[in-house]
Amino acid sequence: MAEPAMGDPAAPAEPAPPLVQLVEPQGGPAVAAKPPLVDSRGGAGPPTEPLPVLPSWLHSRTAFRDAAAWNARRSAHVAAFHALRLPLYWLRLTARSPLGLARLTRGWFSWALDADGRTVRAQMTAPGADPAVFLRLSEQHRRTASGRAGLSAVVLVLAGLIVWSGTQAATPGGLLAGTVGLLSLLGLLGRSPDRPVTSRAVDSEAVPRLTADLILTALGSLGIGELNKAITRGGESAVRFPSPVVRDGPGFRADLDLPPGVTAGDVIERRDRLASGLRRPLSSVWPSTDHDTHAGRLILWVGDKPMSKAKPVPWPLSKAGRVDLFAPVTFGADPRGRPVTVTLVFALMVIGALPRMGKTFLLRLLTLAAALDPTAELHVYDLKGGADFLAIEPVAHRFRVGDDPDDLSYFKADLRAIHADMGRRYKQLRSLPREVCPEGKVTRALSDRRELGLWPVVLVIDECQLAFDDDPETVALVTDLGKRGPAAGIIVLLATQRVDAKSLPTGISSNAVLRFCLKVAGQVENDMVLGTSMYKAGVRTTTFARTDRGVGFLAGEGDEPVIVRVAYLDAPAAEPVVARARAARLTAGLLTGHAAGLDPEPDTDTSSVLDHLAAAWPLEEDKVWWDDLADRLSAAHPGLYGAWTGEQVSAAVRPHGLRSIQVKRVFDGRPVNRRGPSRATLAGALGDRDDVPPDTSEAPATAATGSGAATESTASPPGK
Ligand SMILES: Nc1ncnc2c1ncn2[C@@H]1O[C@H](COP(=O)(O)OP(=O)(O)OP(=O)(O)O)[C@@H](O)[C@H]1O
Repeated sequence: MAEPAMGDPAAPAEPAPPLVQLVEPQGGPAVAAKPPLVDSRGGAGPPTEPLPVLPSWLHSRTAFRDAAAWNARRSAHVAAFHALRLPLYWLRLTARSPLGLARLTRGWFSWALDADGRTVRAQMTAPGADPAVFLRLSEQHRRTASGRAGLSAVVLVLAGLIVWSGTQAATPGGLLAGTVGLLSLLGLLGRSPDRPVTSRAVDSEAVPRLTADLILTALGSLGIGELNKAITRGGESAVRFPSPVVRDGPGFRADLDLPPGVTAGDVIERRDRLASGLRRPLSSVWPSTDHDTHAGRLILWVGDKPMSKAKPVPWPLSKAGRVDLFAPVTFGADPRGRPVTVTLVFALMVIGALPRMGKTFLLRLLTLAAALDPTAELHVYDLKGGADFLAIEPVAHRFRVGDDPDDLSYFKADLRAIHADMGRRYKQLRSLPREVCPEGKVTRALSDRRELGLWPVVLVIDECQLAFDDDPETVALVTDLGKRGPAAGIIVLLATQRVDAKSLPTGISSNAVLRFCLKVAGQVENDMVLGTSMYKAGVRTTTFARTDRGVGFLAGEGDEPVIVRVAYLDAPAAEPVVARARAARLTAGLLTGHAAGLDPEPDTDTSSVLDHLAAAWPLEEDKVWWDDLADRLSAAHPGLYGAWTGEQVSAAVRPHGLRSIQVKRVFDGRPVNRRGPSRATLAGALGDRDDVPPDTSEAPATAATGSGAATESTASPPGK
C-alpha cells in the first residue's frame, strides 16, 4: 500500500516536519529513512485544536472503570498465557545456553586479557605517536592483564570449589534447581533478537489493535474513488489523524480527517465493508460524524466486543431513585459506555423501528421513568394489544391495551379531554403574573402547585399507526397536542413499527422534538423519524444489524444525534419499579384515575360530531364557513371543541362525506370567499349514518375527566 504523508492543508502556520528524516545509525553514516506512514501525533501538521488536559478515561467513573478493567483483563491474560508456557520458554533458553556459554567465555577472555588496552596500544604504533605514552600504556596493559588473569584464576578455583561442595551437599532437588538456573542464565546470554524466547500473548490476527495503518487499509477497501486516490497519492490531501488513536471506554477511538471531497457519511454508508477491512464484527464498528468540525471529520470507535454481544446496559433507576421529568433522565449508554440522558418535558417524541428491534422496550422504559416522577399523570395506550405495558397499569391514570372499538373510543375520549385540558392550561398560564411565569410555559415550580392543575401529563401511544389509520380527528388532536402541548406540560410519546406518512403524519413528524430511530429499512424511514437530510448527513440506522436490538440514534437532546444502547429492562423487572412508583404516589396522595379504580363511566350518549354540528348550525344559513362552525361548536361544547379550528372540524367530518365548497360572504360591500360545508351535505351525511343499523358493540365511552378538564359527552369517532 502507498504511504501517505499526513499533511494538514488547513494549518500552514508552522512548518510541517520533513517527510524524509535523516537518521544516524550507530557507527554508520547518516542514511535516508522512510517517512513514517502516520506520525505519532497522527498527522504531519501541527494539531490545530488543543488536546484535552485529561485523557478520556479520566472523564467519568465508568470510563475509568472500563479502562482499568480492560488493562487488568489484558494483564491477567498475558500473565496466564506466559505462566502456562514457562516450561517451553525454559527449553528454548536451554537450547540457547551453549551459545550463551561461548559468549560468556569470549567476554571473559577479552576482559582478562585487556583486549581494549591492546586496541589502544595498536593505534599508538602509528607514525608520530609519542613513544613515552606507548611505553606507559604497555606497562599499564601488562599490569592490568596479569592482575585480571590472577583474579580469574582465583574466581575459577573458588567457583570450582563451590560447585564441587554444592554437588556433594545439595539434595537432588537443589541440584536440579541449580542446573535449571545456570542453564537459564546461560540461555539468557545466548538470546537472539530474531528468535524471541517468549511467544505473543495477544493474537493480533484475531483482535488486531486499532492502528492508523489498519484504518487506512480498511478505508482503502471501501471502494470510494476519491479516498483511494488520496491514499495512493499521499501528501497534503491524504487521510489525516488530528489526534492519536486512543483507548476510549471498552474500545479504541480514532479521529480522522478524510480527504477533501469525501464525507464521513460516505464511510458510514459502507460500515459493513469498513468492519470487514478492520477485521471486526459489524456491531463493534461505530463510525460517526462530528458536525462541529466539518463534514469530512470521521470519528471511528471500535469496541472490543460486538455491541449485540455485550452485556445489556442496566438501568440505573431499576433498583432505586426518583425522576424529575423537568430534568434529564438516563435511559441508556453510548457505545463507549457513557450514560445518555433524555429530557422528556417540553417534548413530542417519536420512536420508529422495524418490528422486534426494541421499540416497545424503549417506550416502556421511558414510561417507567415518567412513572417515577409521582407528579406525572400517565395516559398509556398499547394499541398492539400485547402484554408489554400491563406492568404499567397500577400507576396509569388512563390505560388501555388493544385496538378494539371500545378501546379506541376510550382512547379518543381521553384524547379529547387532554386536548380540552390543554386549552385550560394555556388560559391558566396566561392568567399568571409575569414574575411567576415569565416565559408563558410550565415550570417545575408551577407544576408542583396542584391548585393550578399544571402537573406533567404524559400521553404514551404504542403502535400509534393503529389510532391514526383513517381517523383524521385523532391525527388532528395528536398533532395539536404535539405542537402546543409541550409548553403546557403535556408530553407525547409515540412509537410505531410502520414508519410512513400515515403513521407519522407530517404535522407530527415535523414537530417532534425528540426522535429515536432503531433499525429501519431505508433512507425515507430513517429521515421520517430522525428528520430531513439525516441520512445524507451520515446518521443512518439502516446500517444497524438485525442483532443490534435496543440500539438506535437519538436526535434532539443534544446538538448532534448520538448512538444509544437503550438500557435493558424486561417486563418482570418493570414490576418492582412500578411498585416503587405506586408507593411514592400513594404516599404523596397522587394516585389517580384508572390506577385508583376511578375510570370514567361508560358513556351512553351516542351523539357524534355530526349531531353537534347540526345543533350548532345557524338556522338562517345554508352554507357556513368552517371557522364559524368551529366557533359555534366551541361555544356549545367547550370541553370537547374548546381549541378547535375550522380546519380541524373539516378534517373530523370529512370521513362522513362532508365536502367543502366555496362560501361567499360580503363585508362592507366586498366579497370574501372561504371554505365551508352546505346544509344539504350535512343532512345527507346524517341520513347516510342513520341508514346504518346501530352497532351496540361500539358504544363509545365517556370522555375522560383526567386532566381536570370539563368533559362532555363523547362524539363518536368520525367514520363510524
Ligand atoms: N435495550 C435492549 N437491549 C437488548 N435487547 C433488547 C433491548 N430492547 C429490546 N430488546 C430485545 O428485542 C426484543 C424485541 O423488543 P420489542 O418488543 O421492544 O420490539 P418491538 O420493536 O417493539 O417489536 P414489535 O414491533 O414487534 O412490537 C425483546 O424481546 C428483547 O429481547
